[in-house]
Formats: sequence, C-alpha cells, structure tokens
Amino acid sequence: MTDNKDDKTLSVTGKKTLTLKPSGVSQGTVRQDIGRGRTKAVVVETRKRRLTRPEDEKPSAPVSQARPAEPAPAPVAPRPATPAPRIHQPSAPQQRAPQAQQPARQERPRGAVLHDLSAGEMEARRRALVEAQAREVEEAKQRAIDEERRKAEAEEAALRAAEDAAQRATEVKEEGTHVQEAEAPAAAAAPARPAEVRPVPRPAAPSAPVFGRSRKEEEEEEERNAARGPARGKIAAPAPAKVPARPKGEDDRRRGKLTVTSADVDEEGAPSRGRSLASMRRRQEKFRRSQMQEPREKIVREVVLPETITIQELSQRMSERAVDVIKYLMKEGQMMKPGDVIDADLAEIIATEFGHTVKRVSESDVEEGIFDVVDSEGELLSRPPVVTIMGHVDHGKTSLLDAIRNANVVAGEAGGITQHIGAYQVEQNGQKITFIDTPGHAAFTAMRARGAQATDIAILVVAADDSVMPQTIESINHAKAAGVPIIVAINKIDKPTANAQKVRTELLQHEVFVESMGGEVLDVEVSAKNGTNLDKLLEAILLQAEILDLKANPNRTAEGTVIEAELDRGRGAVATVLVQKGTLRPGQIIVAGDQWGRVRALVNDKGDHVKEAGPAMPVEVLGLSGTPAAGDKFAVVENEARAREISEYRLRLARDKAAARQSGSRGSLEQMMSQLQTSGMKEFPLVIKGDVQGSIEAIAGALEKLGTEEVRARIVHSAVGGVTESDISLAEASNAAIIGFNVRANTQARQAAERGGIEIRYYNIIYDLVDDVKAAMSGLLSPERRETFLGNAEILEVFNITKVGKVAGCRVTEGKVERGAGVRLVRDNVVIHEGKLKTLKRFKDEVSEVPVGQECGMAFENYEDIRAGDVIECFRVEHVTRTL
Ligand SMILES: Nc1nc2c(ncn2[C@@H]2O[C@H](COP(=O)(O)OP(=O)(O)OP(=O)(O)O)[C@@H](O)[C@H]2O)c(=O)[nH]1
Repeated sequence: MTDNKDDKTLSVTGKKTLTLKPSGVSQGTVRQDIGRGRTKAVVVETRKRRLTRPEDEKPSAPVSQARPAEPAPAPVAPRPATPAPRIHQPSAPQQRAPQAQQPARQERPRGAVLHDLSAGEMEARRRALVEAQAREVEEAKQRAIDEERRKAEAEEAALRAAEDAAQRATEVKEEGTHVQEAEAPAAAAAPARPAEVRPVPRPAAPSAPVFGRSRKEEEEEEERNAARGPARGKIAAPAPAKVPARPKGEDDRRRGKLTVTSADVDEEGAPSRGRSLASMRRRQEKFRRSQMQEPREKIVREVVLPETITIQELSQRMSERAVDVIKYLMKEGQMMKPGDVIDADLAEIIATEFGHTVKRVSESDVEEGIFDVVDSEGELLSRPPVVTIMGHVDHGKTSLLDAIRNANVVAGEAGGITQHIGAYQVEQNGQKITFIDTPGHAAFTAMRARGAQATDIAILVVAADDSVMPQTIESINHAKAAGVPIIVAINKIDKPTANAQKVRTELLQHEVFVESMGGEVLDVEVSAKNGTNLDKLLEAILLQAEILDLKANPNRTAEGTVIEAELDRGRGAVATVLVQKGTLRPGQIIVAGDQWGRVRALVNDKGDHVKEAGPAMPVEVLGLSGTPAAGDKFAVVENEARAREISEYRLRLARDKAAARQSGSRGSLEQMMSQLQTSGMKEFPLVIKGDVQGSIEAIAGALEKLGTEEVRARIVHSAVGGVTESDISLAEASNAAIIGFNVRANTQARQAAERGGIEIRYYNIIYDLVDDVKAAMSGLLSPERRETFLGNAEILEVFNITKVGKVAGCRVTEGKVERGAGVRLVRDNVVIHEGKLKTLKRFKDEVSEVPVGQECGMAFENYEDIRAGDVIECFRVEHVTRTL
C-alpha cells in the first residue's frame, strides 16, 4: 500500500496534485475540479519505465524508437503544454526507486546519450514529443466529452430506475409485503450507477502516464483497470454498499418515496450525497405527481360563450388553468392577462384548442336560465300572501298599516319593535302575511311597470266618511290592470259621519262588487284608529290567499323583487327585497337589476340578522355593489363572473334604452300600434285625463263606438285632472297611450313620461282625438285580402324536361298571365291546386307576362300533376288595409 512518507507530490497545476509512489508501480490521486467547489479524485498509476537497449545498438536508438510511441503525460491533459515538460523531465529520475538514487546516477550515460544526440535528432524527438502531447490532449478532451455523455446517460438511467421504483413503491398497498419489491428496483438501479454515474476512476486509469508503454501494454492496463473498477468503486461510488445501511433511505422507500443514492467523492475522498440526490428527488417527486395526474381523463365540456369573455372566466368555464390559456395565446403571438376580454371568436378557437365544445350565445342569452326555472307541482309549498295597501289620500293607509303591525307586535312580543324595512310580516292564526309598506298605487304600479308582480292582494282603503274619491278609482284601475284581487277596507268607521253602505254603492259604479252587494270582493269595516276589526281584515286576507292558492318552491335558488334600496353610510348599498321563490342565504351571489354582489348579511323586518329568507319573506340585503331600483327583480346566480356579466349586460341595455328614447317615444300611438300588432293584441289601451267629467264621458263613448269584433279601445283609466306621475306609471305598466283633453301634465309627470318614453297627446277637439285613435286602431285590423282575376290559359301539351320537370305548353285564352302571379289549376271545373308560377316562357325566353292568344310555357312551383286540357287561372292578390 501507499507509504505516505515516501510519496512525492508534484504540483501539476494550481488545481491538481500528483502523488507518486517510489515503488516500481506508483499510485497517486489527482484532484480534479468538477465544479461547484468540489473536486474528485483521479487515481493515477505510474509504472516504472523500462528501457530496452540492445547491447550492440547505439544508445540513442532505443530511446528514439521508444519515445515517439510514448504517451504524453495525460493526467494533466487540460493544460498539457505547461506540465508536459515538467513531468517529463523529472520523470526519468523518479522512475527509479528513491533507495536506488545511486544507480540512477549510474544510469546517467542515458542522459549522456540524449545529450549526445545530434541537433536534428533532438529536433525530431522534440517534435515527436510535442505531437504525442498534442495527441494526448486531444484524447483527454475526447475522454472528457465521453465522460460527460456517460454521466448524463447514467443520470438518466438512474432516474428511470428511480421512477420505476417510485411507481412500484406507490403501488404498494401493503407496506410489509411490498417493501422488498420497492427496494428491488432501487437496488437494481444502484449497481448500474457506479459504472455510469461515478465513472471517476475509470477514465483516469487509461490516461495514466505510463511512460514508454506499448499500445498493447496500454490495452492490458485498460483491461486491468476495468477489472479493478468495482473495487475502486468503493471510493468513487460506494452508494450501493451504503444503501442498505441507510435506514432513512429504506424508510423513504417504505413510504413509497424513492431514495436514489449517489455518491460524489468529497474532499476526503469519502462518498457524499450531493446535488444529484436532491435534484433527483425533486424530479422523482415531480414525476410521481405527473403519474398521479396522468390517469385523469380529460373531460370535454360544453363551454358557453357570450359575445365577450375574460380569459379568466373562459378558463374557469373550461376548467383549465388560466396560465395554460395565456401560454397558448403567447404561442400564438398574443400577450394577454387573465383579466383581458376577448371576443367569442377567439374564445371559441381557444376552447376548441383545449378540446372542448362551445355553445355561442347572444348577449341577451346571458340572462338565460335565471328567471325561467320552472318548478314542478310537487316542489311547491304554500307561501304567505303579499299584500299592498292602496287608496285615496288621507283615507288612512299608513294608519292601517301601523295598526296592523302594532297590533301584531303587541299580540306577539312584549314591547314595541321598530320596523326596519319597507315591508313586514305579521302572523294571524299561525299563518304569515307579508305587507309591503309602500302605500299607494304609484309604488304598486311602478313595480308592475318593471315587470315585478310582487303583490298578491291589494287592500283598497276607503274612508267611510269620504267614500270613493279619484285616487280610489285610480287604485281600482291599477289593481285591475295588474290583475290583483281587491279587498276593500272601509276605514274610519269609528267616525260618526261614516257611511259604509255609501262606499259599497259607489264602488259598484267602478265595477267593484263587494260580497254584501252580491259580488265576490271581500269587504271589511275597520277603524285604524281604534284597531277595530283588524283581525277580520287579516282573516279576509288569508281567505283570499287560500282562494289564490299561493305556492312557491323554497328549495331552489332564490329570486324576487327589490322593494326599495338606499345607500347607507355605514352599511353601503342596502336593498329591501321580497323573496318570491326559493331561499336566499348569506354568501350567495345575487344580481338585482344592474347591480350585483355577494350577500353579506340578511336582516329581517325586526332588525335581526337571519340565516335565510324563504318565499314571501321581506329582508334587507347587504353586500350589493350599488342600489338597484324599486321593482327590479333579483336572482341568485352561480358565480361572480356570471353576476358581473348579467349586470354589465343590463347596464348596456339601460344605456341603449335611454339612447332609444332620445330618438322616439315608445308610448306614441304609432309605436304602440306596431307593438300591439306584433304582440297580437286587439285591444287599444288608453289613459284618458280630461278637464271635466262630461268631456271624459263623451270621449269614452265615442271611442267605444269605434270598437269592432276584432279591435276595441280599452280605457285603462280615466279621470278628471291633469296628467300625473301615477298616470305615467300606469300607462307604462299597461302599455297604454295617454290622452289629455284640455289638460296638461305636471312637471313630475312630464319628467316621468320622458324617462319612460311615454308620449302624452293633447287634444281640445273631440273629433280630432277620435280620428287619431281610429287611425291608430285601424292598424290593428287585419288587412283585407283582395283578389284580382288576370286571365286563363289552357294546357295544350305537357313536356317533361330534364332538370326542370313538367312544363305545360299553353295558350292564353282570356286576359293575360303574369309571372309571379297566383295560379289555380282547374280540371273539370274543379280547382285541384293553388300556388305560384315558377316559370313563364315564350320561345325559351323568360317573360313577365303573356297576353291573350299567345302560346307560352308554364311550370308550377312545387307541383307537377298537370295534364293537357287543364285550365290555368291566373290572379293577383292584394292585401288592403282596412279602416274602421
Ligand atoms: N278617526 C279615524 N281617523 C283615522 C283613522 N285612520 C286614519 N285616521 C286619520 O286620518 C288621517 C290620515 O291618515 P293616514 O294614515 O296618514 O292616511 P294616508 O292614507 O296614509 O295618507 P297619505 O299618506 O297622505 O296618503 C290621520 O290624521 C289619521 O289619524 C281611523 O280609523 N279613524
């Protein structure tokens, strides 16, 4: 073994050290920098040079023969020019044992021989030496390249083995049984590594500077080194031997992880677990994850695409990562962010690229599915009725609402409870009734105008001492227009001047037939002041509700109507909503009008936070982005993106409507006419306001006479006085036109009309008014079909022409025939077909008409049963607009 005392160390380069043994075969290690501040040991073996000098030859001959074949000092390959002479020159004395220094001196004649060489020989030798060195450098370079390649291959092989092991290990279900199975591949992988992963000593061996060796000797040496490889592997790659001794590695394998051991030679020449182990673990873990993910089947989704969509939203709808979509777009040369909006065309390309199908929807489709969820009969449960109180000014609407609430509070809970929101619920005989606390028909109609049928029952409050007044009538008309049943509350019966009977009688004139007068309308005499008969009123409401059989499905996503909304300083946007279907809960995302938000909290009419609000329950909703308008419908949607999409669509719609209003009023007679025509309605709704009752009656009478079986004027509301805001909302809700006779609209009404796009027509002559209405109503009459006979033609012969079909060769016997005109085929005076002419030809030329006496070719559209002798009757059809 190496005797360190006798070792001679040569500093080859700054980084490398060569230690030589003084024996015939010297061993040493060269430290080679392998990067990252680490070195690896290269074992170098140096053999004693043997000089073969034939006795009778000149001393120079063997030297000159042997030297050119000698390899250059290879271990210092990277920088051969410098080290080569340094190794070479001292190598001669070194090749003698130190003890034999004297004999070395005795061999001096060899040096003398060299010295004695001629200059030419010296030059040749020098050149040969330089060439040999250059060759060695090249070989060293090549070896380094091969080394790198082998290293890479080895790592790859080890990784593969590691992956196999990991895969197998993860498959292990029973730990004990499968540990060995898991270890086996790892162990199998490990022995493969020393040869490939840690080839440090192997390239070193052949590159050892065996001075003066023959090629054969070199090869033998190589073989020996190869044979020695595994033994030296102890130093270079002791990993396999270490693995079993490393319990952590075993544990890792037991856990299904893989412990891939790799040893580098550290400063002390000891094995160490270095960078490759950590990186391999990472790679193995990554691989394991990918293995776990791979089996997942790709789910093809139908992606609903609106006209525009954000990349984020598209990714969500595809269930793909936004980053992948962005990567794809980058590949296509488009730099985008998740929040960027793309059009449907690009979205479709992306979705298709990701293997999904698409469903393009138009902008209006964004609301699809929100309000059209149909509940099956079995899902419906009884729900409380929703009641609104209407009536003339000062007839006691507010007093009645307060009285009902207070009576209920007193009956139900100790101490008064302040009502917090614009609606409340009371209980009567265990049944709930919801009151919307926005008395007046204006609010009622405003809601209706927005399409919100929030109310089930209207309480018509009529003061018994004042009887039916204009706004009482207005309320009746509003309720009728909405199709909401009325319950008459004859109030203030405590007053000595009260006359309930008079109220009933006057209501008759307005087609409100109360029960006591033989009708079906429930009526209750009450006193809001004294609280008289309030329970009877509530019972009447429940009775009416029973008749209406009010039901809703509480087990679905909620929808309903906004009753009122305000911006609260502390709480932000607060909307009082009436849940009409389903159950609303905090955390859900709702869209209300053009606003949306996540429900932060629900507050009931008593100011308590509640966890849910079912059908007919009024609650305050906190969390909206802004304040929606009263009457706006709200609904729960599945996610924020959808909510935003709908809200944006509605905002756009509102802007478009406002812009449209600039150009024309929707409430104009002409527009209404066309609207009614398209809707198929044959009623012409009107709101008439006049200066005196007499003129209103005259107008109503004249308009009534215009009516036919097909179309008639329907006076939604008529009253004495100027046009009010309430008239506008009624007109809006019932699609009516407003006629003002000798009256004008007040400022608020004008503004409301402007906002709602309602046209108010003013007249002071009844005939003008009637003529205009007549003209508008005429548009509703179906036009008259008027037929004009053109002529007859007789079929002389029938030709069957390829690609055209049967063509009748005719002669016009009467009048004329026209192309495009209507035709009847008459056979034996019986019409057997009616249709249109496809072709009308004279001598192969298509003509527009053929007069009597001339011959022509005629063919029918989609009809070929024609025979010689048949008569073709030609006629023109006109649709004439009818007037009343
Ligand atoms: N005697 C008597 N007075 C009543 C009764 N109900 C209401 N009042 C009174 O009638 C007046 C008007 O009552 P409100 O409740 O304000 O009537 P309203 O219909 O809400 O009035 P507006 O909100 O202006 O439309 C008040 O002074 C009430 O005190 C009742 O049953 N008996």
